[in-house]
Amino acid sequence: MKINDYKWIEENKWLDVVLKEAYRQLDEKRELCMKLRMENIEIQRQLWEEIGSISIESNLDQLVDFMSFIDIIKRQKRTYSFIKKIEKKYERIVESPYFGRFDFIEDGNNNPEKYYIGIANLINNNCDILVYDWRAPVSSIFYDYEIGEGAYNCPEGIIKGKVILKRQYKISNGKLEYMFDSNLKIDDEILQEVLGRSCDNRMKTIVTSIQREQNKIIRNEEYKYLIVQGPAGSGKTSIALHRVAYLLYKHRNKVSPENIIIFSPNRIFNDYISDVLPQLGEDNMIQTTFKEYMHKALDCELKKEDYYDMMEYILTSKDEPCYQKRIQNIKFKSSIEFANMLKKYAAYVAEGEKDFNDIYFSNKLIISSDELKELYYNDYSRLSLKNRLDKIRRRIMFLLKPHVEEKIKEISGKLADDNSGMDEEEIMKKAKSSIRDELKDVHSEIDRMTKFEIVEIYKHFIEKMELFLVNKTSEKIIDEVKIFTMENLKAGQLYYEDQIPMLYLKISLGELPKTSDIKYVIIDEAQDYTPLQYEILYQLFKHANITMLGDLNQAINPYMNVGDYNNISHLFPKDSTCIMNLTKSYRSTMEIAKFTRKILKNESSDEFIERPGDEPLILGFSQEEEINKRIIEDVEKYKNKGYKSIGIITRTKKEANDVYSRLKNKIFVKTIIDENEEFKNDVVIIPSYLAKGLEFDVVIIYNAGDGNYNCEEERLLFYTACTRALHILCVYYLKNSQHSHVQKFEHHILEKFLEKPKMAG
Ligand SMILES: Nc1ncnc2c1ncn2[C@@H]1O[C@H](COP(=O)(O)OP(=O)(O)OP(=O)(O)O)[C@@H](O)[C@H]1O
Repeated sequence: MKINDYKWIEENKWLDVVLKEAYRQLDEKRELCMKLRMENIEIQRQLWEEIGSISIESNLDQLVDFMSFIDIIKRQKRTYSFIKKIEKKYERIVESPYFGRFDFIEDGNNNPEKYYIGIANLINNNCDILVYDWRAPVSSIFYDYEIGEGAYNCPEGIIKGKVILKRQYKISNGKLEYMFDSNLKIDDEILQEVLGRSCDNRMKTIVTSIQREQNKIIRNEEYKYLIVQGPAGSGKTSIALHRVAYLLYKHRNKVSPENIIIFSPNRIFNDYISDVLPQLGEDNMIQTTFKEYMHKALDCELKKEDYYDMMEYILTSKDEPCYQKRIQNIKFKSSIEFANMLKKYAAYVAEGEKDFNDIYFSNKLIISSDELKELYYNDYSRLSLKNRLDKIRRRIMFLLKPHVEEKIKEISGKLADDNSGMDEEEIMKKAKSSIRDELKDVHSEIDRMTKFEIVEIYKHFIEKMELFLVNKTSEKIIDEVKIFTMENLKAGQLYYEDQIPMLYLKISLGELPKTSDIKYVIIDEAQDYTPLQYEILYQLFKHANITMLGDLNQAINPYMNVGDYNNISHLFPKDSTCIMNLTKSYRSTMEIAKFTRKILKNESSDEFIERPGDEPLILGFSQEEEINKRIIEDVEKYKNKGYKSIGIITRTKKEANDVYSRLKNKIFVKTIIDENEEFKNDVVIIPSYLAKGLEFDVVIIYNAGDGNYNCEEERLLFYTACTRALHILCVYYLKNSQHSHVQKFEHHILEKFLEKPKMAG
């Protein structure tokens, strides 16, 4: 529908009204900030004049006065930062107060109501709502309905009615740039405009163009556990972050950012997504990675391998003598069979026989083995193993203490009677030292009975593994796994695949860390967690709502992943769990999307956004030097075309370092090879497994030649790397024969996965 001049004038008039109110409120906040600043300066001046400096010689009154000044300053600071945050929100509002409108006639009502939707509510002094926050219940209509019947859910129940107009706006710097009416869903113009842009450093909000299927997930509160499966670029991470913003808005009196935790693949990714919530006027939630959490919890002396070092090993060490043993170890430790064995073992340790002895001190019985058994098997039986043992230890110590004191008293009395010439202090020292050896023996017996040493427990499990076997088919490999694991543990090495079971044992037998403050857990890249990791997360966050978002086709680690969501369905009760599917990809152009779909083994019916672009460029080179030369030209070419981010994706970290050393003096380029590095999205060289979750305007796959991505296990890694591209995808490869032809190779790249998959090992 064409917007005529009258409508354009009307809309501009309304924008003026809204902006006037927004500026009034912004000025109010600015004045308040200024006032708070002045008050702060005044209080600091008073502090200086009335107290001046303070030192240890200052008297108590001075200290008390000083502390009350400090309290006032702290309070002022808190209020100031609160108001400053609101001021920032209004600054964003005056830039672009709303992006959408719909007119709605509620059933039983004759008059249509206009609803303008923006990033935040704007309410004037008469309590008229000029703009509705996109998260308000009624705003849902904007995302869910076209012209015609519509409804929304609110605390009063379902409100039904008719949508008679839907309009979208582009307002920048407070000016209406364009607007259009749409009978259709939010698609086409705004979406195309958003997706066609060049991407810079950080992820952006998608509030103006959230799609219906995405909105359903963002606002879902029906189910405690949500599993979201969606293809590459379908908006899973965006949804996760908008869901957090929604929850913070909806439950603002009960939920704050500290009550929400997001598990993401690495720190780079955390950095990459860290702008979205602030853009929406919210503070970031707790961001962590499973590894970070695990390494903190496993505070043992063993050298803990990093997840990405394991990935690098899997990809680069195929020729090493122990490679197959290690892979076998990873596969087995990530299997459901192994998880079941661990569960059986945990139950066995918790319920099994415990070897208790009588405790004597100075020939007196402190506590008998029967009494200890009574405590362990009856009185404390409901507690976890660690808590039971801790309590028993405390009980023995409590009973032992008066006996020790009495003995010391007895010996020191004797020493004093002996008239040895020693003073009281010396007598005491001597008395204590005379019982030291006996006490040491008692303590070591108490230690033996009550110690909770997770490494020892894990070793014990490995040594006895065969007793807990569920499936006899694993019998053959169990000895090899056992020897391999024990050798590494003895050498002080804790492989990543051993850390997860160790953490599981620690959590199920030990003390569960306090996580009751966490009300919502978000797990992004959910495909990369093993069933055992889900057991851990489930136990840790039993009271929380958990949203898991992933793509089974992007399992970058062929041996360590969820496999299928059925593998974890037993954890989550059916009636409180929902699996939701996203079916459309937004990131890449049609041509790139079509190409990447072909890499997958299974035909997919998922759709992609109709955004035309260049065909992916697949080029063979006979020497690596030529690839480097080509990349130097590409970087210049694509930068001149206005693309801001270029990702040169190598298969491994080793390759990334090699490429960097060849390019660093020729173009401005950075490497991201460590997950703790800051994400600067200009021209970067990055290993495939670290690029997951990220996106670039231009992706150059450094070398997809025969040596790289050449086995079935690397198909999904290759797919994940290629799907990082928004606008341009170049796949370069070293060709083995001079006669290779570009077209042939394109065929070959795809065929190598489709026709003759080679299985590693
Ligand atoms: N409704 C939308 N409107 C505009 N852009 C969108 C929308 N949904 C997704 N996008 C864009 O598509 C791209 C991919 O989104 P996102 O990274 O959230 O997808 P993903 O499913 O997590 O991807 P992957 O699994 O491949 O890492 C981003 O640039 C995002 O801004």
